[in-house]
Amino acid sequence: MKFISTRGSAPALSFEGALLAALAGDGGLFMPEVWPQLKPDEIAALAGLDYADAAYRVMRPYLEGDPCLADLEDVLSEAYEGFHHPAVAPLSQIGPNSFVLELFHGPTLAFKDLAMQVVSRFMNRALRRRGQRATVVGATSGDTGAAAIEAFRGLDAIDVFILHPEGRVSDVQRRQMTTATEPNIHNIAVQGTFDDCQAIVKALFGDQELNARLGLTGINSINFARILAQIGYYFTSAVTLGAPYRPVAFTVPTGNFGDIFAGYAARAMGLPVQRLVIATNLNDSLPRAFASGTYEPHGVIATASPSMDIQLASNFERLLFELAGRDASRVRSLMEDLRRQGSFQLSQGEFGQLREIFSAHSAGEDVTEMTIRGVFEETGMVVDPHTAVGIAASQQEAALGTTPMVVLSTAHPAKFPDAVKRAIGIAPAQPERLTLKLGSEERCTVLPADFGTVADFIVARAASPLTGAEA
Ligand SMILES: Cc1ncc(COP(=O)(O)O)c(C=O)c1O
Ligand SMILES: N[C@@H](CCOP(=O)(O)O)C(=O)O
Repeated sequence: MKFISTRGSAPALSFEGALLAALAGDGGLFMPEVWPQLKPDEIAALAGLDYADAAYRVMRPYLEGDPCLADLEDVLSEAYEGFHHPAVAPLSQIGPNSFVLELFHGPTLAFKDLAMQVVSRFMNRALRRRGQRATVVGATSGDTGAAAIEAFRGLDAIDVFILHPEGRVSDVQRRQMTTATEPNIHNIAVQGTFDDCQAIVKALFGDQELNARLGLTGINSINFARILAQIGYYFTSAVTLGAPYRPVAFTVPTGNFGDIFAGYAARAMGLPVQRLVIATNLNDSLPRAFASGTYEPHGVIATASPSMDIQLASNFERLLFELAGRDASRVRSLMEDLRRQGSFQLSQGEFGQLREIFSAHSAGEDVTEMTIRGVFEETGMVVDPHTAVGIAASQQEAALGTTPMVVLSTAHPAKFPDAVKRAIGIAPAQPERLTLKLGSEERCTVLPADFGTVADFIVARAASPLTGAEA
């Protein structure tokens, strides 16, 4: 399997190459050259498997012929052995035909752990194989950073630089990142928004000299390996609810469009997904695009679901590639419109296809709070504000007959105690694994949202990417 760029002018790479490069050399995102197919009997056979075994069967076709394939089994069993639920990603029922997929049983209590624990292990092994060091740069609105720091802390061959928007993540999220004591971990609080952080990270990749000098790699969902490791739970949850013999719908709290794109990938691989519902908070560039066919991100609005305070949904580019029939020149032209005029217009055909598979709804702050309260009163379950945005969106979706609706629960409520307390009057219990991990002394450097300043900071602190032998 080769991985090709959505913008068409970077060379195709193997899985390992795309894993370490993260972003394609032409600024595009890597995509598998074809979607591997799982036949109905192969999907049915996932029922009852351990999560790691099911994920192995879903991921394996993407790694055929790649050196990472030999690592896959061990990587998955190690990645999920530390999860705090035997099912890894269990389903709970919250209403007739309405389910919540709990993706917060990993070490940092957010869905990012399901992929980050896998990606860090693949990267570490690939670098060892190649005798190289690397510098991870990542942008976070709170959860990716914590998951990456947890997954990479203490690794000898990898320096990690995480950019978060200053004052725009919850206290728990910030402390999860800034109280790490390992010398390979560096936190930067950027005086701006998540979109600023992500733009700086992409610009770092675009600087060829810096990229080569530091051996840059990325752990955001712009890295296809992140998406790949997020496809598994769509299959396991759907099979539990009757797939491949019964279709399933998913509602996905959405920011950077990575998680829901993994749902699209599952569908493209043969999973009967009847509908994918995009749920956003007030940062509603995607629901607006669904109404008008024009994608026009505005400035980021701070909300009680800060991890989704994102306007520029990077992975939407992957979907555009699909909607455009994999025509990279069309993607380049839409991305150029976005860069020049701050918006682009989908064609009739692209818009029609989009609406055939997806719908999109946004939830305001009051609705989010009322949803946390409503779910608590009706079921006794305490959900976090991101999950509440998802549940609210699923309630706006037209009835889908007998098709079960699965809402992805992307974070544990203990990460957002203030928002939860405002809604239900009590703070969520803090799991022991969180309490034990939060140190007291915080290490973080505040920098302006300026590419040059951030690049200089990273250059000054990153170790040379060359090996001892090469140096
Ligand atoms: C808790 C939580 N929910 C939802 C999202 C949205 O996921 P995505 O960016 O993959 O759309 C994020 C981060 O992006 C998150 O941290
Ligand atoms: N919500 C994310 C933002 C980055 O998303 P990613 O999935 O592209 O890494 C966060 O919490 O950091």
